[in-house]
Amino acid sequence: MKNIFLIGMPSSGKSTVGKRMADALRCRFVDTDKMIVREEGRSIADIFATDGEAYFREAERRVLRTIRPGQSLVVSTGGGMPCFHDNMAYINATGLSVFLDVPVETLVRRMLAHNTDDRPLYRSNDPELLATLQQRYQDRLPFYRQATLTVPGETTAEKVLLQVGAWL
Ligand SMILES: Nc1ncnc2c1ncn2[C@@H]1O[C@H](COP(=O)(O)OP(=O)(O)O)[C@@H](O)[C@H]1O
Ligand SMILES: O=C(O)C1=C[C@@H](OP(=O)(O)O)[C@@H](O)[C@H](O)C1
Ligand SMILES: [Mg+2]
Repeated sequence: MKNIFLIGMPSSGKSTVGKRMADALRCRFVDTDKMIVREEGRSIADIFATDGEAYFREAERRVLRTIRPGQSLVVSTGGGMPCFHDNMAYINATGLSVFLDVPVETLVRRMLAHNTDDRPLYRSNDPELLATLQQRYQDRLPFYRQATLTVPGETTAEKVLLQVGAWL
């Protein structure tokens, strides 16, 4: 089977939906953030605090390139991954890309409901969180739009699988 890459904004559900899809398809699930944490032996917050974003983006680039075509993986990416280096081209050359296009208001609601300390770029106590995410969404859309499939709205694994199944 082709690899399936989930891309989209933080809190769009890539990690949650990706795991459920892999279970339903009985294939292997990887989360690029977890790959980086394992490789580095420290949290994403620690990586950002100690070595900065550019270092993290380089780690993202490196772990993405360990994924090869035809590995039957469901891959949940980090929200920024498609927007750096030529990662989006690599993703599209290596599998089927699916953009989880969740409304920004929903992202904020989810971030406020859950602790966001593991997302150093977004703070639930930021009074400008909605504006920050709206701006980031606009900046990232040109990359996200390069996905082969877009699933709009509040996503479930079933909804994504239906669209992926129809496409495959
Ligand atoms: N389909 C969904 N409906 C409601 N809440 C969701 C859904 N998917 C994810 N969440 C919640 O949103 C938060 C972020 O999900 P996560 O999978 O970590 O997103 P991402 O990997 O895209 O940042 C988690 O607390 C998760 O429980
Ligand atoms: O939007 C981003 O730039 C980031 C999103 C995070 O992943 P999720 O999208 O899974 O939250 C994680 O990679 C890192 O904190 C940076
Ligand atoms: Mg995630």
